Amino acid sequence: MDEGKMDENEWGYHGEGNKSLVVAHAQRCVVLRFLKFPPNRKKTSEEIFQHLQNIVDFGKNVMKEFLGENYVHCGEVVQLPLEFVKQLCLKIQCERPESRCDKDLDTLSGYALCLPNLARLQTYRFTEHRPILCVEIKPKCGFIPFSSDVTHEMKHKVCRYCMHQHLKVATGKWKQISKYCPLDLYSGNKQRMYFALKSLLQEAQNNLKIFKNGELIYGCKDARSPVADWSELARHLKPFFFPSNGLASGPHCTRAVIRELVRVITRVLLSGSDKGRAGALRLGPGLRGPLVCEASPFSRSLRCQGKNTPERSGLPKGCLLYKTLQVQMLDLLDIEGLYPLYRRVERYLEEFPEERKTLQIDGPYDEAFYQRLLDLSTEDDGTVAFALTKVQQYRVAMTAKDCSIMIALSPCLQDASSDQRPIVPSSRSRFAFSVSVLDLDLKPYESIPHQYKLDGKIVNYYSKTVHAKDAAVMSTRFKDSEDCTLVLHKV
Ligand SMILES: O=P(O)(O)O[C@@H]1[C@@H](OP(=O)(O)O)[C@H](OP(=O)(O)O)[C@H](O)[C@H](OP(=O)(O)O)[C@H]1OP(=O)(O)O
Ligand SMILES: Nc1ncnc2c1ncn2[C@@H]1O[C@H](COP(=O)(O)OP(=O)(O)OP(=O)(O)O)[C@@H](O)[C@H]1O
Repeated sequence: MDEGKMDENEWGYHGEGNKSLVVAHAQRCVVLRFLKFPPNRKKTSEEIFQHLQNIVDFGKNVMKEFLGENYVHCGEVVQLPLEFVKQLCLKIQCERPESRCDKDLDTLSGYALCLPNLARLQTYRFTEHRPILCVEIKPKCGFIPFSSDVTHEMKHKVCRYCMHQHLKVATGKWKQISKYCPLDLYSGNKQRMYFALKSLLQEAQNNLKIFKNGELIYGCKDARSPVADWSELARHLKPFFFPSNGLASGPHCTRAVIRELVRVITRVLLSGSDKGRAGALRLGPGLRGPLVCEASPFSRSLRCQGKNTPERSGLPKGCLLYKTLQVQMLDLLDIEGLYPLYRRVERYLEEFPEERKTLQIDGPYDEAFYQRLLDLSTEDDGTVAFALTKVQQYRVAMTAKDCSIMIALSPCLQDASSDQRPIVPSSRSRFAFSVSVLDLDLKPYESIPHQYKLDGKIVNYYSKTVHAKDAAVMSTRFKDSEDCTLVLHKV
């Protein structure tokens, strides 16, 4: 990229989260990722450069090690002309969802990250103008805490995502409770994964987006977004899954297309060819909470029928979901066990503020930082060193609980030889695919007190409000007989 010759007209709004905004190049397969800040909290250019460089270093030295070379794209920090950034900011403003406009794009530093556009990632060695379908999933935390420091009994039964849903709906963030449960997606059991993916398609919230040729065709901006339209989605997807087939439109076609999509995504999620330095984290089978969340509609519906939920079939060790889950499980103590250790580090820093650098609280995220993360002991010897290791592991775990997985699918000819590209078949077509992970920014040390408070709020709200009304919720949730018939689908 020639940073000297930047033209805002070549870039378009692509998407944003809470902390960054992404624009994509119209022709080339790259994006620029800018930081966002609340209007009154501007940072210096030097701070922003350091923040972005930390993101790159953390990706290279930590996440690539844990998740594998092929899944992680670190990008590089680029310096852009300020006039270009200002014009770009003006150009895209009208496309930003209102709910995200509480923060402004950083137009003062001129720094951004330049990354491959994972929504258009070429699965072919040579750039070909083939259509690309991309599914982005933010799977969230896939396990129930196993720490003995957990005081709320409910946290041993119901996963954080399912509990949090109720608070989110109560506060108006989303309109309705999703049937998605991360434990189903991470189960490795095809039926449970199928149910999880279909639930994401029903209620995407910020956990699912679908792009066609880099354009968002399915997703939800906020609680005001219109209800998901599966027939419209099927219209987009039909040429991918039924290329030469005269499948008539209508509900039958919609169901067939959605089924194919979910099957292909399940297969891709279970695939794993990445070698990397996998297995750096060996969290033994003792470190596991329950494998089923009591609030998952899938397991509840089976229980209603007097059947047992199929547990984890076990995710294949090379797949990204398995590796992500391992990193999430670096949260060995749960926020309840971690918070007193955070306080210990805080007290130390109050006394010796100059030590913040030595403790690598704000980086550098180098090899030494990575090596310390591998110490999985939970025996507290009362030292600051122990507390610090657990705090850093917690931050890394929280990062893995909030990252997204991008799956890019590109149709290939029936007779094309695979020449090293991974291929996933569907009933009527075949796809070359790539899997990547994004949003791997290390969670800040300062967010720990917020996590502690939020955790209490989520559990208390769920326990008081929802669990008390459990019977009523059960009866409304399962009026829809689809939950039960789903189990009968062959996947
Ligand atoms: O706390 P959670 O689980 O609600 O996660 C936050 C996300 O909310 P979600 O529940 O996924 O809708 C939240 O996503 P949204 O802004 O709601 O799309 C952010 O990802 C936030 O991370 P950060 O503070 O921007 O680094 C996330 O905060 P962290 O907890 O990861 O710091
Ligand atoms: N390299 C990329 N290629 C294509 N799209 C991307 C890329 N990076 C980010 N995006 C898109 O931009 C959106 C916002 O990016 P990202 O999730 O990194 O933002 P964030 O503000 O850090 O998120 P969060 O709200 O979780 O803190 C993503 O959901 C994704 O759709």
